[in-house]
Parts: sequence; structure tokens; C-alpha cells
Amino acid sequence: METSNKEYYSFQVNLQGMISLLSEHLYSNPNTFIRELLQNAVDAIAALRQLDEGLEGEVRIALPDPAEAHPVFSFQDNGIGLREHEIHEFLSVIGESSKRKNAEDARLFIGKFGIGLLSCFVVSEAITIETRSAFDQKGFRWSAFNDGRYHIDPVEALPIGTKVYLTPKKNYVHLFRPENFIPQIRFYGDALPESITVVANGEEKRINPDPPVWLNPEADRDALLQAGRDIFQLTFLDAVPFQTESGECAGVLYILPYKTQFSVKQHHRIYLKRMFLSETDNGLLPSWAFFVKMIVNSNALSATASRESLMQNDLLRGTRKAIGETLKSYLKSIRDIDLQVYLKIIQTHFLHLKAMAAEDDEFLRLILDDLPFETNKGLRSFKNIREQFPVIYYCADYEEFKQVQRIAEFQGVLVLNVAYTFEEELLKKIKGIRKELNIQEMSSAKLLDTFVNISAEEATRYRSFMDKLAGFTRPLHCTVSLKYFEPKDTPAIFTRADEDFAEATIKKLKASNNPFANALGSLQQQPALLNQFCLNMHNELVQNMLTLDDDYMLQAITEVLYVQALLMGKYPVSEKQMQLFNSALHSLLVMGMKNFIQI
Ligand SMILES: Nc1ncnc2c1ncn2[C@@H]1O[C@H](COP(=O)(O)OP(=O)(O)OP(=O)(O)O)[C@@H](O)[C@H]1O
Repeated sequence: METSNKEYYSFQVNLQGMISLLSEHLYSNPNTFIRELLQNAVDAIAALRQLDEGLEGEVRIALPDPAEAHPVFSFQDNGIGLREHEIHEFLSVIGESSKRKNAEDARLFIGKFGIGLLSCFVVSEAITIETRSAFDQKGFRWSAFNDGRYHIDPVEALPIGTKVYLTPKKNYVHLFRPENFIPQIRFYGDALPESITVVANGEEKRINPDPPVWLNPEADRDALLQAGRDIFQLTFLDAVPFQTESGECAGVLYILPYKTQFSVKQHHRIYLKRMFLSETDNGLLPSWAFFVKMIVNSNALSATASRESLMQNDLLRGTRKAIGETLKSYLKSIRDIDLQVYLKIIQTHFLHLKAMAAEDDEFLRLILDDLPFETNKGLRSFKNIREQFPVIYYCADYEEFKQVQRIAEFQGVLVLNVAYTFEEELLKKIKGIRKELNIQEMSSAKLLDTFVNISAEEATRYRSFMDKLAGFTRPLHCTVSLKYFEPKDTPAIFTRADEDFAEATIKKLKASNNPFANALGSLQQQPALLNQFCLNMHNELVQNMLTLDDDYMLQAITEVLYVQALLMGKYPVSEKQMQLFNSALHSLLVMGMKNFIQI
């Protein structure tokens, strides 16, 4: 490609366009300048501390006096400062930063993108910076305007460090009032080791007088719980201090005192190099840890340009794994350390713990007996279930559970409702690790197997009755049977055959060399034919039906019982079935009335 005699131009950046872009998208909150100034001050102090280990970092902020004609805000640090060429190179070039020379810089500094200072233009038309480098005797004043112009003047007798001056725009004056500014700076800087002092209305206030309790390795459980109460306004079940090598994290995991939904995101406090970053967990917690609130500082993870979240990289994934391990080993040990706390955790968070146990056999073995399960006989611990019931049935589908629970209850059968996918997984796991237990899936179709069959003699006696009923129910696509079951006041139940059940029936028939097996096999495409309508021999109405010789009435009663069984089983009832019910009922009423009408 021929390029030599072409003329090249440079891109231009429209600073005002850039500022409005950043303020609308990257700096969603106009208070962002507070965080950016604080972070630059902290980075500058960290840079100087490289040369002077004993340096006591100091940040001093003076809020504007609204009584003055031109109120000015200032933000001062005793960090490394800037030389003249650095002012041109870093302060004056958007996207240029002095903090990404090497890997060590990433470890040391929070900033790296070279855009943070621009956030000051959101609240001020101009930025003035007075700075003196630790490597220079001379100081400079940099005056920059939001149209992109700047100039530099020498200034005599400046201390080492940097002082930023802003003149608040009229619509942002409120951001600089103590009642807004002090909570904001405390929000971002409460864990910083540098002293931060705010001067307002002639008064000085240090906003971070004490090192945070949650970072103190000596703090005991009570002190950590008290810190949790102060920070999150909650009395937690427990506080779990932790440290991870990956991501160089330290902090506390607080166990929530109330049940939480799987989808609800918790608010946390995430700090980067002890400066507040975000309230969302940023992927630091494993997906099952919905029951904790976390306060954590990382010295090694990186923030995104918006400075509101963490970069999703291998380091973050490693840190998440380490935090997950910490939480698991805490849960594994708390039973022996404090049984009361352990039981409270189980009671409150058993769903999340089940999700966890489904992924971890060792943990499952440890807590299995204490885990509660919802059953047709109320909430019961697994220990109680396995000790009292020789067969543990479960329904993996809530609709199915609703259908079987009443009848199962009367059969003395215990059925677990394991509607969450992980609960079914968990039961499969339990089957694997506790082979001696008889755990079986239950469906309304299988429930029929638990009913008592009529005797051979009864079968012969009621053959013609059953043939008639089969004729009535054939158009309804279901087979009919007669059995003894509880409760006695239930005349009939309907069960829909699931495909597994259909297959099992065919297998059974094949095993017994039954000639119907092949015919049934071809019906498998229409499993509806295997739906069952089962009449209860214990029921008085059914007993009366057996002696009825009016076929017209028998059909009407059968149809009413059929739709009633659908309704009782909470199966959907179609319009056609409702019509059938109405006309059968109508026939019965007419037949009933005839008995009283004088002809
Ligand atoms: N208080 C300060 N002391 C010394 N140098 C500073 C100070 N504030 C800003 N600078 C210099 O100006 C540069 C640009 O600052 P800016 O806040 O825009 O970006 P950054 O901090 O490098 O990165 P980021 O956009 O990720 O915050 C910095 O890299 C640093 O060299």
C-alpha cells in the first residue's frame, strides 16, 4: 500500500463533549469528584511512601464558605506532587497516567486510566492545582478550563504535595455543603489509614479517627458483630473474619439473621486498597452465598474505569473460590464451636445450605441430619425422616406434590417436596452416600401402587360393573380401577400417568410375557390412555354405585366423580370436561326430581 506522500492528521478531542459523556455515563453520580480527588491524594501519598517509609499521609479539605463572593473549595495532600514536565505529561493529557509504568504500580495505586480528574469539570468550570514535587524545590500552579486551555505558573514556597482548588458551579453548590460532603467523604474514606480532615465553618473534623474494627485481626466476635451492627444496621447471626492470599483480601462475612431469596442481591461494602469501591458483590461471593453480607478490602484486585466495580479476571475468580472455601470451612466447624448459632443458621438458611451441600459431599455428610425438608407432614429434619419412615418418597415437582400430599397423608406415606432443582440433585446425592436408605421418587401415578387391590373374588363379582365403567371412561382417555384407600370420604382419585410410569408398566407386562405389552407399547405415544381413574371401595357412594342397575344414572355419577377427582387433584379442567360435569349433574338432578313428581 502506498502511504509515503499522504498527509496525516491527528484526532482532536472535544473536551466538553468528553466531560458530558463521562458525567452522563461513567460518573453517574456528581459526587464522583470526591472519590476521584481522594483516590489521587491516596495514590500520591503511596508514591511518596515508597521513598519515605515513615510518611504519615494527610489529606486536608476546606469546604467553601458560602458567605464569600467567590467560594472556593480545596483538597490538599502531602503526597509526591508533580514536576513541571509531569504536569504537561499526566495532568494535561486525557487518558495519560503516571500510575501504570509497571506491574508494581498496579499493586500500589488505585488509579490507572488517567481520566478521574475530569470528574471535577462536572462540578466546576475550572480546575486549579498547586503542586510541588518531592524531587523539586520549585512549585507550580496549573490552571485548566473546560474548553481545553491550560497554563502553568511558578509558585514560591509550596510544601511538598498537591492542592486542588475548585469553584463550584451554581447548580452543584449543595454538594460542597458539610451535610452532603462529610457523609460522602466518610463513605469513601472511612477505612483509609491516611488522616482525612475536613474544615468547614471554621471547624476541623477528622472523619476517620479510628482504624476500622473489621480490619483488626485482634477483634473478637462481639466487636465484629458490633461493627456489623454499626455498618449495616443489622444484628447478624455470626461474624466470620477471613483473609485470602488470592486478591490479598481481608474482611468479615456476616451471616444474615433473616431468610433471603435466591434472586435478591445483598448490599455489601467492598474496598480497594482501603478505599470504598462498591456495594455490589462484583462476583466476589460464590453464587450460593446469598445469606451473607460482606465487608472486604482487597489490595490486589483491580477496578474498572467507572471505579464502581471490579475487573472480572482470573484473580477475581481465584479470590471468589478462596472466599467460598472460607465460608464452607466455617460452616463445617461452627457445629462444634457453637451449636446454638449452627442451629439458627440451619433454620434460617437451609435452602441455601442445601444448594451448597448439593455441590459438596463432605459438607452434605456433615449437615445432612440437621437439614429440614418440607413434607406432607410438615417441616421435618432429615434425621427425623430417616428414623421414622422406612421409605422416603419425594416429589420433584411442586404440582405433583400438591396432588399426592393429601392422599399420601392418609396412606401413612411420607413425601418430601423437593421442588428446587438443587433439592432433587441433593436427594440423588444422598442416595449415593447413604446407600442403606430407601429413597424413591413419588408421583400421583405411583401412589396407586400403595393402595390395596380388590380380591380376585371381588374382581369377578364386579366385572360387568367395571366393564360398564370402562365404557364410560374410554372417551375420557383413561382406564378405571377399583381399590381400597384412605380417606374413606374420597370416592375417587384421578392420576395422570407420567411417561416413566407408562414405560415401567410396559416393562412389567413384558417381564410377565403379557401379550398386551406390545399393544401397550404402541400406545406409548398417547400416555393419556394410561391415566387412571380409581374408585374407592371404602366409600359409601361407590358401594351404592355397585348395586345400581340404572346405567343412565351410573354414567352420570361416574362423570361427576371423574371431574370432581380432577378438581381435587388440582388438575386443569377443560371447558369440555366442565360441560360434561354440568350435563351429568343436570341429568342427576332431573332423575332425583322425578322421584318426587306425581305423574
Ligand atoms: N493529588 C495528586 N498528586 C500527584 N499527582 C496527581 C494528583 N492528582 C492527579 N495527579 C496526576 O495526574 C494524573 C491523572 O490523574 P487522573 O485522576 O485523571 O487519573 P489517574 O488517577 O492516573 O487514573 P484514573 O482515571 O484511573 O483515576 C495522575 O496519573 C497523576 O500523575
